[in-house]
Amino acid sequence: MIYTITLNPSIDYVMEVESFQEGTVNRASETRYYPGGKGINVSRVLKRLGADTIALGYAAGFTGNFIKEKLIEEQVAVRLLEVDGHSRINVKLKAVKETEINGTGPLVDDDAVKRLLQQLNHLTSEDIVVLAGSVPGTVPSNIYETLILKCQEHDAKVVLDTGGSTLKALLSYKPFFIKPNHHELGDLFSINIQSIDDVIHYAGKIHEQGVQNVVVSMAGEGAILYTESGVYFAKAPKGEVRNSVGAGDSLVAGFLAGFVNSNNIEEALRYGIASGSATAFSYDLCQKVDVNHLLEQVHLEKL
Ligand SMILES: Nc1ncnc2c1ncn2[C@@H]1O[C@H](COP(=O)(O)OP(=O)(O)OP(=O)(O)O)[C@@H](O)[C@H]1O
Ligand SMILES: O=P(O)(O)OC[C@@]1(O)O[C@H](CO)[C@@H](O)[C@@H]1O
Repeated sequence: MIYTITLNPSIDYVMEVESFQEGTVNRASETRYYPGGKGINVSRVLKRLGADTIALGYAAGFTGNFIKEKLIEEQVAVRLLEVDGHSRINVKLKAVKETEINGTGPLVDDDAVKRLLQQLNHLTSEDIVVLAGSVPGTVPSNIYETLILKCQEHDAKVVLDTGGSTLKALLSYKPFFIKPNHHELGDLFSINIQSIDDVIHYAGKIHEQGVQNVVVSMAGEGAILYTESGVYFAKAPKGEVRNSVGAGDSLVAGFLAGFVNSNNIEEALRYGIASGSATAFSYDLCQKVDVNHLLEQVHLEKL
């Protein structure tokens, strides 16, 4: 089973505005709503790709109900715990440039953390747990450490998709798989990534610290995988980009679905890239048919 944990799920409210102007009334030409948050996106894509997944985390209020209802409609197994307040609404403004305003979230107290830990009591070494997204300010700041230790107590594999100081502090726990983008990789070392050689060099440093699979995504350029059997470059297919929100989460989901199906890390990377790009070319997250279609256009190069 692949569990995802989203501490701060959202409704992603996409607003398309022909030409956005600050300080005045803008009218949207189109609006769309989706259940969001990084782990939720990973579960939605896993389900579409036919992998077994359960979405864990917190939901609150009418926005939380919307998130749960949409997941149930899509037949994603959902075990979000109820907390007080309201799940956040994240605004994704699409004008000439894309701007995101992510909301705050509900209060998650120590009791809510205990309840989440209890849900992990039955993990086994067959399970994978994806910890994805930012840690909201209301949550104890060591929650990812606590969750990772719980997973490791049960020998479950840990996947981390978060950035900044949170990711940096967690590398010493040697997760099975991380997926920073090239900016996040640079942030980890307080440098600016300028080239593929830089990506390989710094991904290598993380791998040396014991992270088994380091995938560094580079949007339309594809991704680098640094793993035990070597370093791979996967070029992303070309297409018309409709939405980049969730492309990284789709890469994570595709990678895991590919890994679970084939137990082959190269296949996992190809499937991940096809999934990321299929989402970038869709309004919502990718569908399996589009992923399979793009798969033949993803070529790996061993460097
Ligand atoms: N413009 C694009 N053209 C083709 N594929 C893309 C494009 N943008 C993203 N992708 C696909 O999605 C993958 C992940 O993209 P990206 O590096 O932007 O992740 P991210 O920064 O984590 O994304 P996000 O935070 O928006 O979900 C890429 O490796 C690629 O396969
Ligand atoms: O605020 P966080 O947790 O860092 O990111 C949340 C978010 O931007 O990430 C997803 C895309 O990756 C969206 O569905 C969601 O709105």
